[in-house]
Amino acid sequence: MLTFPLSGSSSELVIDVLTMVLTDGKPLDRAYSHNFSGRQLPPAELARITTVTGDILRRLNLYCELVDIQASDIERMGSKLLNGWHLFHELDLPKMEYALPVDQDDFAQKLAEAKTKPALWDGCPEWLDDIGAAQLGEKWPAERAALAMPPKRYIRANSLKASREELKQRLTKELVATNEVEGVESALEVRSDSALFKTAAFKEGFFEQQDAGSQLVAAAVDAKPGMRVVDACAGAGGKTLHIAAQMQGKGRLLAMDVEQWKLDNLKARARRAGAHNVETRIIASSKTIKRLKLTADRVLLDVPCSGLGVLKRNPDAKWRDTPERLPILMELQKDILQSYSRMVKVGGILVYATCSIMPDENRNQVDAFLAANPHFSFIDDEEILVSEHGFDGFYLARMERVSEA
Ligand SMILES: C[S@@+](CC[C@H](N)C(=O)[O-])C[C@H]1O[C@@H](n2cnc3c(N)ncnc32)[C@H](O)[C@@H]1O
Repeated sequence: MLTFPLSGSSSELVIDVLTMVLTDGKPLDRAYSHNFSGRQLPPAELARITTVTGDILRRLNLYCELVDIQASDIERMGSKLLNGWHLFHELDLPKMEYALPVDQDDFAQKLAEAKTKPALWDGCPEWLDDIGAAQLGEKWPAERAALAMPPKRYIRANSLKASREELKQRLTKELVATNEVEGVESALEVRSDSALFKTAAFKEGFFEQQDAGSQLVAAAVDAKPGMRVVDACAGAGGKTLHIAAQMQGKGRLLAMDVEQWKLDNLKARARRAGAHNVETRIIASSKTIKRLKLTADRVLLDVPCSGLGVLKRNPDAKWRDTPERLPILMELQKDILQSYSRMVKVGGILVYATCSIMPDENRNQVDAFLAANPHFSFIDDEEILVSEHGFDGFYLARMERVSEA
């Protein structure tokens, strides 16, 4: 965490970001860009601000409890929260202009009580704790604790431009310190607080920011040069670009989504990455899928999901989401699996993936699909748990189409 307190102005910036997220309901990344744009903050200070903001959001209920405020009062009471955060981390208090004090005896008593409540200690809302316990049983407490930890920064070497070793050397010259990630051959962990997106290596497409767990998902697609591959829920293309690199620019890679603006982002990223075999297509109706029936060697379905595996990176979702969303998402996942699997040709491979750690979105969906579709056979699956690797949590399953129907 921090070794010295935030400045008064940085503390106020944290409060502004938190207010946007918790009062106005804005996603964290948008609140950051809104509050940071036009300011010339040094990268190290920016990193300290995002470290504190992220940590507060990961354990918001705990910090609010310790200083006896409601999250909805953040605009008025944010200075008290910031003071409490510094006390919790045994730092001197920040020098804010108008700051509400924290009663230290009261704080100490609440801290002792909080230590006896593991879900509160891990910053877990009650609804999520109930789902996690029901879905993961005895594995849940370790996952819950891991989701309260700060995420690491990972990048993927773009093999269309450079090997991981070449990228590492290039970044060292740009004063970015990295380590190779064991078990994920394309991944580097970034160890310095560098402004990654300002490096020449980024501008020239040598790497993409991508969690190491996400890199494992795209690696499982195992696309080969010359294949026909469909990434049917491509979004802004995190995994598409990785697949393009596997294909060495040869063959046809179709990136699809229901949101055009995401595909537009993808196109710009593909240009930077030198991924020339990527074509984008909006899914306007079920006809878009039907036309591709039995054509693809690989189909990746990185379906919309609860995102409960990536909460350490997107902690704001914990305070915006509700348990009612889960069954709606599961229905959509089931429909996408059933309908989009038609694009896989005989002998081709379907990869189903989520950034969730909940079996109902993962293995249970796959089992139900296989029971209803005997023309697909199960190859293997992998549960990337947050507590095991320190990566974000993901799930992937691979299935082969063995006959037309
Ligand atoms: C988990 S995200 C994909 C992330 C992306 N693959 C990546 O690696 O960056 C799921 C995507 O599915 C898209 N989506 C939602 N409903 C869909 C549908 N019915 N068909 C296809 N894509 C859909 C969303 O717009 C979103 O971009």
